[in-house]
Amino acid sequence: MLLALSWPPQAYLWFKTLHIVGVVVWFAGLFYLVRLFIYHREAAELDPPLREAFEAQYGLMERRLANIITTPGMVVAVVCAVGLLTVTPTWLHQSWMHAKLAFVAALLAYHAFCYRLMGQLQRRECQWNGRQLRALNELPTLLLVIVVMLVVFKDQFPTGAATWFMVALVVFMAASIQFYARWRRLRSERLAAEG
Ligand code: HEM
Repeated sequence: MLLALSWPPQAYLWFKTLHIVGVVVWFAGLFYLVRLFIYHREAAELDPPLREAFEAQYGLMERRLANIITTPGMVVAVVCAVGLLTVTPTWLHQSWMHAKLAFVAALLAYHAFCYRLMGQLQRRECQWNGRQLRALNELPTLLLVIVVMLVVFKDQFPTGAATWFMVALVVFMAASIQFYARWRRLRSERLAAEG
C-alpha cells in the first residue's frame, strides 16, 4: 500500500505503455525466429557449398534476432509487468491474473525452448522437420490470443460463439500454413521431376 502511494500519478500508464511495446517486440521476434528455423532446417536439403552458406547465414540471423530483439522485448514486457503489479498489487488477487500468469509461464518456457532449438540447429543436431516447426510456430499465436483476451475481458472471460470463432480462426490459419507449405513442396518436386 505504502509502495502504491509513492508512485507518480502516471507511473501505471507508463508501465502499461512500455509493457505493450515490449510484448509487441517479443512476439515479433518469436514469430520470425521459428520461421528462420524452418528455412534453416530446409537448407539441409541443399547441395554442400550452398547448404553451408545458407546455414551460416540463418544461424547468424537467428542469434541476432534472439539476442537483440526477442529477449530484450521479453525483458521489457516482464519488467514493466512487475512495475504494473507493484503499482496496483490488487491485480494479484484476481483469477484472470492467475490464469494469465500460467499462460505467460508457458510462453516463457516456449521462449527457452526456442533457444534450445537454436543451439541444436547451429550444431546440426535438430530433429524437428519443417512441418513440425511450422506447427510449433502456431503455439505463440494461440498463447497471444488467450493472454490478450484474458487481459481485456478479465474475470468476464467469454465462452460463447465469438470465442469459438477465434479458436476456429487460429486452427484455420495453422492448417492453411501447413497446406500451403505442402502444396509448394509437391509443386517443386513435380517441377524437378519434369526436368
Ligand atoms: C509477465 C507476466 C505479465 C504480467 C504480470 C502482466 C500484467 C499486466 C497488467 C497488470 C496489465 C494492466 C491491466 C489493466 O490495466 O487493465 C497488463 C496489460 C496488458 N498486458 Fe500484460 N502481463 C504479463 C505478460 C503479458 C503478455 C505475455 C502479454 C501478451 C501476450 C500481455 C499483454 C497485455 C496487454 C495487451 C495489456 C493491455 C491491456 C489493456 O490495457 O486493456 N501481458 N498486463
